[in-house]
Amino acid sequence: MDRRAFPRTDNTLPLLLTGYAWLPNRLRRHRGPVLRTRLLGRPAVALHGPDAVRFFYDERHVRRSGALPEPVRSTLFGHGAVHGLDGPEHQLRKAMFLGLLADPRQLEQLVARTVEAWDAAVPAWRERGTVVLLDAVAEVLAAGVARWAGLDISDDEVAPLARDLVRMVDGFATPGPRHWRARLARRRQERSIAALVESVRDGSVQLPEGCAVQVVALHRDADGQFPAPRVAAVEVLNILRPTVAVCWFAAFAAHAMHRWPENRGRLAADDASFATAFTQEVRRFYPFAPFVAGKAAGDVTFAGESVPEGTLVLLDLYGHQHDPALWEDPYRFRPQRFLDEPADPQKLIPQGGGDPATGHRCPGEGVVVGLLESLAPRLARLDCTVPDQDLTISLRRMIARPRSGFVIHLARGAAEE
Ligand code: HEM
Repeated sequence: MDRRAFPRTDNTLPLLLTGYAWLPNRLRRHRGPVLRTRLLGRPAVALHGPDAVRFFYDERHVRRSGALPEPVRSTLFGHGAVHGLDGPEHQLRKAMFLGLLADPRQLEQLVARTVEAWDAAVPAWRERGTVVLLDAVAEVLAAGVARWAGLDISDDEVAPLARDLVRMVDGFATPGPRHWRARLARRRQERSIAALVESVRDGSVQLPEGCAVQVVALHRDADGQFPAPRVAAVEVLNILRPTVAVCWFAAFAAHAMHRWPENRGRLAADDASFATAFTQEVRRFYPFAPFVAGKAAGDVTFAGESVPEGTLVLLDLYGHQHDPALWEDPYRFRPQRFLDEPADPQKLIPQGGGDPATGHRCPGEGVVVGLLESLAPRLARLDCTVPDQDLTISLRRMIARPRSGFVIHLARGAAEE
């Protein structure tokens, strides 16, 4: 085959059917650094490995504008989001996120708000007796992040908000009812937050100084103008939604404690360095983002192979986290690896690679790590039992999750600490 030729057969259906294994399997079978394929009718290349990470996160090679398909923009990220910006426009919007999320005081307050919500939720869980952890933790996270961000929401409003935010993540990469629920959830939340943005801008609503909603509502783009209220709402949701998505990692953390109970003991004993190592291993081991996508910025060359301008470029994340050339025994859950050697941000890339300040790497890694380090030990100390249930984590399902959502039984009236 001509080195620049792309196969005619479209791979969107195999991707949807195979899920996380699609790209790593194809890359394993493929010889050479650039796998050529076709997705949504467009020519695409898939790249893997540390050199590919460096290549992908260089704007001279890969840009984001126009790369994300409409179904992903209408569910997961929103139209006009930072994810699809390039150059100075991206830098300015990204600095707004980092100003909020990389500030240690903000992070401390977000974690404190979430722990408060956890402590308030546990007695209610005890009253109910049986709880689906993924959903219950989503509500804890929604209460924590919404109040930290400056949203004035009542206790009754927390569950519907959590449900909508979970739906946006759960339905982005699937056809059928989950996808339509995700679109509706996004529309509903964007409408209500856009109205709040307008009220903040015209001064009819006053929010606590410096809170996330105020910062985003009053942020101006490179042209000195406010983005449309709907776009500001998209960016508020780009803080709320992924923070609530940490509930997936909480369910995975519970899965790891159940499957390998020695972890539970060390977490319950409040060993802070172990909590960090466990958190990083949960992020490495369990499936979340399968890959990231951009578009070739021009006619570019990777490892001697040409990639024409506009080609869809995929960077393998899930496969990277399980590559035996990078990780010893990659399919073994072993927090100890991060005690032996602290996490190297260029090697551990479940939330993207490169530098968050200059590229598209996730600005929320500190939030994910901070929240899990605090919640995992609380989960380990929770006096509960795990009934028989289906804990299968199917790699075909995007986003993957323990099928049952991780059900626990709590004894009435027991104390945690
Ligand atoms: C729940 C776990 C999370 C996962 C698995 C995750 C994963 C990712 C990934 C894969 C990217 C794309 C990187 C790229 O395009 O190169 C990303 C970007 C982003 N994430 Fe996260 N993330 C998580 C949590 C968070 C949190 C907690 C926040 C904020 C509070 C956040 C905010 C963002 C934003 C704003 C971007 C866009 C960055 C840009 O385009 O420059 N994420 N995330």
